Amino acid sequence: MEVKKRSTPILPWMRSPVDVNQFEACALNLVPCLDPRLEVALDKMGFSSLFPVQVAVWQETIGPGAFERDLCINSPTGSGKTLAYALPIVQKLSTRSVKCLRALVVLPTRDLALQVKEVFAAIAPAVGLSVGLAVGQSSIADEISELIKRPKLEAGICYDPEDVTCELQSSVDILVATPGRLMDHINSTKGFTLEHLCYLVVDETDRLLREAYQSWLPTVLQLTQSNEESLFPLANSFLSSTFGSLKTIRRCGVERGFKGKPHPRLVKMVLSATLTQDPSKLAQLNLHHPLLMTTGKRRYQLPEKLESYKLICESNLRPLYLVALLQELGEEKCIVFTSSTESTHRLCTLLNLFGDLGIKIKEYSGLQRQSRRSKTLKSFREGKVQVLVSSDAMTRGMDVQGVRNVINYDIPAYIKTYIHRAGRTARAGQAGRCFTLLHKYEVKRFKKMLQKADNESVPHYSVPSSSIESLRAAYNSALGKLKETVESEASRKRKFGSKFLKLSRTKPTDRRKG
Ligand SMILES: Nc1ncnc2c1ncn2[C@@H]1O[C@H](COP(=O)(O)OP(=O)(O)OP(=O)(O)O)[C@@H](O)[C@H]1O
Repeated sequence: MEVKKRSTPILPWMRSPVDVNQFEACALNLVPCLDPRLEVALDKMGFSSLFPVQVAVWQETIGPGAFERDLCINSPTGSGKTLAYALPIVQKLSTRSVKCLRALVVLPTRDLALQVKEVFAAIAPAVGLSVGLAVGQSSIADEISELIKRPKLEAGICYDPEDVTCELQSSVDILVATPGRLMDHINSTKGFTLEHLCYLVVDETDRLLREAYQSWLPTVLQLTQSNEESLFPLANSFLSSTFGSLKTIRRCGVERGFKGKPHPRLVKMVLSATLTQDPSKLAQLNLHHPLLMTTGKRRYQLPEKLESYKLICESNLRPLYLVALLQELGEEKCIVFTSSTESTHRLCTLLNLFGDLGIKIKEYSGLQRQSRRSKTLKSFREGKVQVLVSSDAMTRGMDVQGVRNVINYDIPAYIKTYIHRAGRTARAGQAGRCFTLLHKYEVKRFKKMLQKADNESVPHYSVPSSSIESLRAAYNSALGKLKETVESEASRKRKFGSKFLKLSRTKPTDRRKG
C-alpha cells in the first residue's frame, strides 16, 4: 500500500508574503535616503541601479519598514541577495559613533564568506566602517589581531596580553564568518563580544540550519538576549570588566507593540534561493514578527534567462558526450557538476587524459586543500581555466563572472540542488544554459523534479553522432591511462599512509626533534 506523504503545514506568516516581482529596478539617484557616499561606492562597483530584491529589502529596512520585522528572503540565485542585506546594514551603521561589532554575517563555507566580505569591503569604508573576516584562512592569532584592538601603548609601557582589566575593543563593525571560526572566537578570544550586535544575517539559511556546527546559532542567540536572560553569566562578568564604559543593555519590555521582546532587539535577516518552510527549522532562529519576501507564487524559481536542456546518452558513454559538448561550447566558462568528490577527481583526471582539447580543465572539490581550491577558483575567475569539474562544494552562492554554462554530469538528487547548481549561470539578469546528462530511464524522474520549479518541458540537446565517433579512439586510450593513473595514485597514498602511520607511532618528542 502506498503511504501518502504528509506535507508540512505552512506557517501563518508565510501565507502573506511580499512579492518581490512587484518591485522594479531603481536607478541609484532615485533610491530614497541612500547615503551619497554609498551611491559613489556602488557606482565604482559598476552598479547603476538596485535590483528588485534590493529595492524591496531597502523598503523594509531603510524605508517605511524601518527594520521593524525580521526578514526571510527567498529570491532566485543571482538576483543580488548579498547587496540586498549589505547595503541597508552599512547605511544604518554609518551613523554609529563608537566602533564595536554590530553586524554579523554567517555563511556555510570559507569561499562564500570571502566573496561576501568583498561586497561589504566595497561599500563599508566609504562611510568609515570596517569589515572583518573569521573563516580560518589565516592563523587564529593573525585573525585576532585583525579583529581586536589592543590599547595604545604609551612610551616605555608594555601591554600585558593576559591583563583582563585593560580595555580591548573590536577593530571591526561588521564581521563575516563561518560557524566554526565564529565559535572559536566566541569561546576563546579575549575581547570578542556579541554584546553590541544589532544585525544578524544567516545567508544560505537552509544549508546552515541543516548542520548544527557546534550549536553556533543557539550560542549567538543566547549571547544577544536581554542581559537578564543571558545563560552566560561568566561571559557577562568578563565582558563588563573588559568593556568598562561601553554597554548595550537589552531589557525585556514592550518594544513597538511586541510584549516581552528585548530592546534593543537583534534584527535578523535570513536568505536563500530555496528557503526552508519547515516550522521546526525556522523556530531555531527565534524570529521576531517575521516577514517573508519572495518572488512569485512558486516556492522554487529558476533565473528568468536560464535555459535548461537534457542530453540523453548511455551511462558508459557519458564522458564521450561530455567531451563532445565541451568542444561545442568552446572557450565559454563552464562548471561540470558530479555527485561526489571521488567522481569529481576521476572525471577531471579522465578529461585531462583525452589529449589536447584546447580547453583548460581543473578540479574543485572538498577533497582538496583550501589553498588549492582558492588557487583554482582564482584561475577560473581570471579565465585562465575554462572548465571547472566540481562536487557540490561549488553548488551554493559562488559568483563567478562569465559562467555561461552549467553541466550536470550526474543528475542532481533534489530540485534544491538543481536550482543551486544551475544558478551558477544566468546571474544578474544574464543568459545562461544548464545541460543535464541523463540515461533514458532517468528522464521521467528529471521531468518530475523540474516541474517543482515550474519548468514543464525541458528540450533535448543533441550532439552530432560524428563528434561522438571521432572521439572514441581518444576515449579508449584515456580510459587505459586513467587505470594506470588511479593505480599509481593508490600506491602513492598507501606509501604516504604507512609513512604517516609510522610517524604518528613515534614519540611526540622524537617527532619534534625530526
Ligand atoms: N545592483 C546591481 N547591479 C549590477 N549587478 C549587481 C547588482 N547587485 C548585484 N549584482 C551582481 O549580481 C551577481 C549576483 O549577486 P549575488 O551573488 O548577491 O546573488 P545571490 O542572489 O546571492 O545569488 P545566490 O543565491 O546564488 O547566492 C553578482 O555578480 C553581483 O555583483
